[in-house]
Order: sequence, then structure tokens, then C-alpha cells
Amino acid sequence: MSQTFVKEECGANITEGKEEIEPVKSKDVEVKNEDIEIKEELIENDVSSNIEIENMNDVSSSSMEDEGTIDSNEEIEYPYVSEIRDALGVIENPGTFACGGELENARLKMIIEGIGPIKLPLNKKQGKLLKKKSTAAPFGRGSKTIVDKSIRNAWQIDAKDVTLDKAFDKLINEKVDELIPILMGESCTENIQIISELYKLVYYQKGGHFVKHRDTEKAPGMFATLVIQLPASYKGGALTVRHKGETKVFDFENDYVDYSDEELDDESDNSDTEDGNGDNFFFTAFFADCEHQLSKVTAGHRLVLIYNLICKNSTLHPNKNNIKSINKKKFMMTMKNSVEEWNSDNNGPRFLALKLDHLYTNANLSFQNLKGKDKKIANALCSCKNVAVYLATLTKNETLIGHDDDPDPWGRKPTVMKDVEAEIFYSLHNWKGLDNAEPHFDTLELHENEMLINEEFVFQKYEERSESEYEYTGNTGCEIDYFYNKKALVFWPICKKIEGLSRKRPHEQGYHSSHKSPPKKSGRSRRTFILAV
Ligand SMILES: O=C(O)CCC(=O)C(=O)O
Ligand SMILES: [Fe+2]
Repeated sequence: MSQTFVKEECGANITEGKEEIEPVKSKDVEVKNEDIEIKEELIENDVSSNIEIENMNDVSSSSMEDEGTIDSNEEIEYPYVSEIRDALGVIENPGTFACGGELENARLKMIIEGIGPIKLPLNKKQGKLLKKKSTAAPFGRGSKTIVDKSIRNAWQIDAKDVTLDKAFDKLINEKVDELIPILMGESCTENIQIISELYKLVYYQKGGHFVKHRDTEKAPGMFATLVIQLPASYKGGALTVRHKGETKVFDFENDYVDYSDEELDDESDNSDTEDGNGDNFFFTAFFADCEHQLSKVTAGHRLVLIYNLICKNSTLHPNKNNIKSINKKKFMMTMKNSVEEWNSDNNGPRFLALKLDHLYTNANLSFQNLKGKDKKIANALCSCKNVAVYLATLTKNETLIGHDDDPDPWGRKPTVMKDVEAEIFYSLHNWKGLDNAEPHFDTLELHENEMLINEEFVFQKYEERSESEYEYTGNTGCEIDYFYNKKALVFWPICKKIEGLSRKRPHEQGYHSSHKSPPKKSGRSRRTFILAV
């Protein structure tokens, strides 16, 4: 029997080979604004939308050195804010972001369209047939779908061409039922209905790998990926999954018995004999937004079925009575009193925002789709009658302010920005309510005293910003609605009237920013971008 080896380590940082993408440094940013990969433009320009930027070397900003500090003003700590922070702080992650092990008692009869039945453990001859039938597996970069073996070296067959026997399907369904409470935490799975959908059969030969990436959500409600490793003999090929500085390695090197790897590529060798090893099935399940990578298969071959795990229960609400792991009475009392105090304080924060642990796409952001600790905290907040709770997209914005020596009032020639300064600020938009409605709240700037846990808001350093633009996604590029980005739980005393946070008709929407604009001088250009966060 093969040994299951699951290694957990904290804070490991795996960077190898080609995956180390050279980030575009600020000084490398080309002068043409089209050359900067920017998701969206937010605010108007003073002079012209046609601006070139010069002297990015000269960019100077306090926020470059210290991203976490938005304002140099001394922070005032309101007692009720620290009480709320402490009350929510004891809530623990009820589940885990990834789990794996041997899939016991598994047997599989698999038929591939155009090949026929596949004998397991996979032998060399059938490996070759699989490769012939498959196509090179692509990956996504932003909205583009690309094939590049240095990023992903694998072969894939579409689910429609793969038939699995009924008993195996049943075994997978049972395994999924077992895995969900492990991933989500027991207390978060009430009324939840998860289905698994076979997505691809993926075949790796020697050299096969996939650099770090996140899996795209390929269907509404998709939240996790399940990898079922089929019996085949190989070396290397460990799957590493990361979340919030924690790393788990699933290394299921399957009883590899050394045989010449050249044999796999040797066209004349068509032996149909069992390799006599790699008898076991293994599984790994992880939240799709977690960064993961497959290290190189160094010998033999690896064969996996990839499933999408999809939450089908669209009526699920955070269970308001579901605060089992915390002292409910104490929590409710603290929240009641602190929120009352907050409500009667006209100078305190308008609302409090808590950055979510997981990343979510705009398409799938809802209370129902929250994962792990995010769901647990939402449950707790929703159990408090005196708070309004919403979800929102959290965006890091950058305003570039520079001199425009020779403004062209007609906007015919590109404006050249000189002596550019950058300012960073954060905003909340794309609001989602508990009833899954999308209230037409304004885009609001998030002030430092409104971030419940300040350090959580430290985003990547300015210099590293462009690295996120190179993030890869599994299989295909996706539409902007399916890009992962940072989200926040935002709450406030239910009776508090907050400018910008009342239900409105879409045309009444606006942008509320107290972001300090420099005095308008002639020749002063100002441009705000939403950075990829
Ligand atoms: O082969 C594996 O174990 C996982 C591959 C993967 O991450 C993917 O196909 O998106
Ligand atoms: Fe993946």
C-alpha cells in the first residue's frame, strides 16, 4: 500500500523556475497609459483622458513606503470598536482550506471516447493512447486562454469523453458528503447541498506540472476543486495549496518503481503489461480561490480526474442561531451594548469593514457562498438584530497626481504628466445584501478607522502590484465577473443613517470620496485607477 503523505507547514514560500514572474517595477512602467494593465478607470481627469506619464522614477508617495497606513493622522480607538473587534476575534475557522488522503475502497471502470476502457494502474501503452486523444491543457491569464508548457505542462480530455461506472460516481458523492464538513466546518453545512461535476481528465508525463494559480469558478456556486488521483506510477508531482500564509502539501507519489522514463516516450514500446505499482486512488479537495501548484512529475506518469464542487442550495442563509463555537450569550450582550454606544456616537466610524479571508468573484459573491471563517463571522454578525450587514468589493485605488507642463485644452495631443506622485486609498462598492439583493449603494471610500482589523488591509506593496496582473487561473481565461478579488463584510448600527448607504435607484448612485484632492492648479493632472487587488 502506498503511503499517504500530507505535510503541513506554515509560511512556506515556494518559488521555482518560470513561475517566478518578474514584476513590472514602477520604474519600468512605460509612458503610454495603455501600457499599464489597469482594470478600470474610476474618476474623471482634470485635464484630459489622454495622459502620458513621465518620470515614473520620480514617483514619490508615503503610501509606497507604508501601504498599511493610509492617513498619518493619529488613530482614535473607540472603546466600542475594540469590544466588537474582540468579540468577533474569538471566532475561529471552523474548517480547513484543503484536505486530502487515500480514497479507500475505490475501483474504477473508465471508458474514454475513441480509446475504449482504460486499465488501471495506467500502463505505458494506455498512457500513450491517452496522450494521443488529449489536447494540451491551457490556462487562463486574465481573460485570455493560453497554452504554454513552461506554465502548465499537461494533457487533458473533456468530461464529455470520459465515462465512469456508477459505483465510482457513488463513491465520489459519498466522499464529497464527507469532505464538505471538513472544508466548511460542521456548523456551517446545515441545509447545504453540494454536487460534484466532472470537469476534465488530466494526464501528466515526465516534466508535467502547473505553476501557482487559482482555479476559476466555472459555474455559479462553484467554490472548490476536487482532484481524484488514479492509480499510476510516478515521482514528484506534489500538489501544494496555500491560504493566508499556511501551506499544505499533498504528496501522493504512488509507490513508484523505477523504470526507464524514456520508455514512456519510446514509440516502439507498446508493452501492455501492468507496471505492478501505483495501485492506489487519492483525493485532494481545496477551496478554488486558494493558490496552488503542482510540482514537476520527475518520472513515470500521473493521471487525475478534476471535479468542480458546486453549492446548489440557493436558499441558504447564514443561520442566525449558529454561533456554536463562541459563547453566544456573551457575544450577543457585547454586541448589543457596543453597537448601542456606537449608534449614539456621531463622531465614530460610519461603518466597520472586515476583510474576508477568502477571495470571491463578483459573480459568486453572496452570503450563501461564503467560505470557512468568513461564513462563521457573517453568521455571528447576522445574529445581532441591531446591525445592518452587507458584503462589498474592496478595492485599492491609486491616484497619480502630476504636473502637466503644456496642457492642450482641446485634448488633441496626449498630456504628459511630470513629477508624478501616487496616493493610495481604498473603496467599497458592488454591495450585496443578506437577501442576495444588490442594493444601489454608492462607492464609498474606506477610512482607516473603519477597518476593523487594520493589518488585514495591508495589501501588496506598490512595487509588487503588477505581479497580481500575472496571476494564472486553471484551464481557461475568464470574464471580469469571474476574476477573484478582495471582499469585505461591512456592518453598522441598523438605525444609523449613512450618506451613500441607503437603497437608491441606479441613476442616483454616486461616488463618495473624502480623498483629499490637491488644490486645482493649472497644469495639475490627476488620474485615478483601480489596481488589481
Ligand atoms: O493535478 C492536480 O493535482 C491539480 C491540477 C490543477 O491545479 C488544475 O488542473 O487546475
Ligand atoms: Fe488548479
